[in-house]
Amino acid sequence: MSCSEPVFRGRLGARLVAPSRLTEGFLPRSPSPRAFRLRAAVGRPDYAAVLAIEASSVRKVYRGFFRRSGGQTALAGLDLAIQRGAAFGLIGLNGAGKTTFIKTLLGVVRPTSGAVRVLGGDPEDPGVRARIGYLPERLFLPSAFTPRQFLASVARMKGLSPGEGALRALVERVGLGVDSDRKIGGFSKGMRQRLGLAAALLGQPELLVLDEPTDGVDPLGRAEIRRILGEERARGATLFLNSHLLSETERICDRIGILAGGRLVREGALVELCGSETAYRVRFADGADAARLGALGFRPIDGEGGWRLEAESPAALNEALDEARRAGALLVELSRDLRDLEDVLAEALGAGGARGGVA
Ligand SMILES: Nc1ncnc2c1ncn2[C@@H]1O[C@H](COP(=O)(O)OP(=O)(O)OP(=O)(O)O)[C@@H](O)[C@H]1O
Repeated sequence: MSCSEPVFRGRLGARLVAPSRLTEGFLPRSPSPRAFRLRAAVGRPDYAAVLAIEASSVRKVYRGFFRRSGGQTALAGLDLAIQRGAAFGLIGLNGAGKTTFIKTLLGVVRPTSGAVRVLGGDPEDPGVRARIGYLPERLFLPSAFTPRQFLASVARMKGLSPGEGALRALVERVGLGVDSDRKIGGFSKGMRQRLGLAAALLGQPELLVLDEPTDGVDPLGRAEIRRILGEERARGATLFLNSHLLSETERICDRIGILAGGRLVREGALVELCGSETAYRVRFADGADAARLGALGFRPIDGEGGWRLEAESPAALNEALDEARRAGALLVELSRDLRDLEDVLAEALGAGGARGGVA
């Protein structure tokens, strides 16, 4: 996101970026950031064209069968806008409302109040649902089927008719090629997860909603899944991911939302949430003059052998690096100084999030 793009804030401070390059010519010209309200924008055709997910003041209260009690509030006024093509990760503690929100996106749960729009339409519209690929947290797979038989049955339900070759390619794409003739009943958790992903990928959906996509998958499998999700994004799909594996979320997503007590308490680009625009980690080859580096503003990172540098601009960064090189230091590594998502989550929850649902 370039700094020159206008950024607006919704009711809860959720960042809403008017995607100038995508929308030039048909978004309203320069609305006042102060006057801007997500609620007003939800459902408007100009925003629908660029947003994959729009949620405005969404509340969900689960009521008991006989409605004797006040019910359990799972979502307590959630505002969110996710651009098409983004990779968005929703994180939060148990009971924060993540699954409930996913269910509203899929049209499985109807909000008690507020509005949700997906791919510019109503989540309950079968035409919208057909454009979404979903990997649920808990997979129910028919034990007696082979992967291809299962995918063929899912394809039929989605109204798709991929050929045998396409199904074989999909099974291979998720790393189940050698197991393609085995019955699913004998599959490990990670293998079942891969198959669930393959089912979500059927029909090249515009939006992929993934609930714990790498749960139970081994480290190499996770890397494969990340690669596949990268490919999906490259073809234009939007990713919406819910995961407790924060390191995975960091690696897959470029925007993060933190949910607590049914509300979004933080939302933004990963780099905004986890790092400063001006802090860098630097590593030099052995033998660099530590005193000289210190004089140039590099601060040693305790016990890691690296250095931290604050630089206001890319020009200032390069100037400091040039000076260091002139002093004989050889640069071997440079990256932004980012905090773990875990720290960001802890800070956000400390700052105002209830642990779970709202009573
Ligand atoms: N069908 C239901 N009936 C009553 N309460 C429910 C129902 N589904 C969820 N809840 C409640 O709504 C709140 C949010 O639950 P939800 O499953 O959406 O959270 P979550 O963030 O997905 O949690 P987890 O990370 O543990 O999966 C919780 O208090 C939960 O007990």
